[in-house]
Amino acid sequence: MPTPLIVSDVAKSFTMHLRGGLVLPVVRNVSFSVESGTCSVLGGPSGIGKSSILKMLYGNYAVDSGQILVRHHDAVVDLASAAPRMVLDIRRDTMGYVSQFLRTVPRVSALDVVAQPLTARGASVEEARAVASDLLAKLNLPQALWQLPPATFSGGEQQRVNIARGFITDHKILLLDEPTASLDAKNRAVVIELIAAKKAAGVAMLGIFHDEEVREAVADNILDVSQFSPRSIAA
Ligand SMILES: Nc1ncnc2c1ncn2[C@@H]1O[C@H](COP(=O)(O)OP(=O)(O)OP(=O)(O)O)[C@@H](O)[C@H]1O
Repeated sequence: MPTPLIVSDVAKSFTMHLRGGLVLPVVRNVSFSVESGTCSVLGGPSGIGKSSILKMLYGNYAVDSGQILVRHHDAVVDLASAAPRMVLDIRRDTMGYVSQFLRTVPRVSALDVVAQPLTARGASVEEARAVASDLLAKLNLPQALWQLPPATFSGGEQQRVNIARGFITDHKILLLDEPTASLDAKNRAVVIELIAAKKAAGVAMLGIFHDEEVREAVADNILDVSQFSPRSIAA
């Protein structure tokens, strides 16, 4: 099976416009690939650029240079230079992202927040809600909460809604930004199971996991982001 995600020589810096245009280089020469049925984990100290890499891969941060090659349907697309419409297409059909925090939408129930990625891909509302219910039950979200908008949920409850929303599709690439940060041991174990199921289904995953136990359980390989840091050469 062709490699679903190849990152080639990517560099990123932030320009601080309110600080006289000060340029902060974050990463450079970022090159790696993620194979189907595996989970790679971004490692390295705080502030080294792990989240920035995930955000670039999802198209939330622009890159300064380099390519992010995504296998999308039967083509290979460079997400780094793709038009916004193509980025949205890739997000709908190919690449999912579980962020650390849920962005809540007023008045939309937790069940529909989770079901939405499936309806966006053409599933009926009933069908999508049935799959969403299964996932929320698996993640032990009390059924009394399913019809409520998640804005007032606890951190761990919101994170479980976010995980269910990220895992509901059959996207071939999944980016995971600390999906277990606010979870208890029981629900961390559920997430480990969900990741194992995605591996079995051939999904290519890339994540950040600060919890050592979870990292040990899911990582097929660890990419040390320090090697991409301009600071490591200066040090
Ligand atoms: N939007 C932004 N604007 C300016 N600087 C940023 C921005 N996002 C990240 N940075 C800077 O880029 C560097 C890398 O941050 P990033 O969040 O990617 O690190 P990280 O390895 O994920 O850290 P942690 O493990 O603490 O979450 C930091 O110095 C951070 O201050």
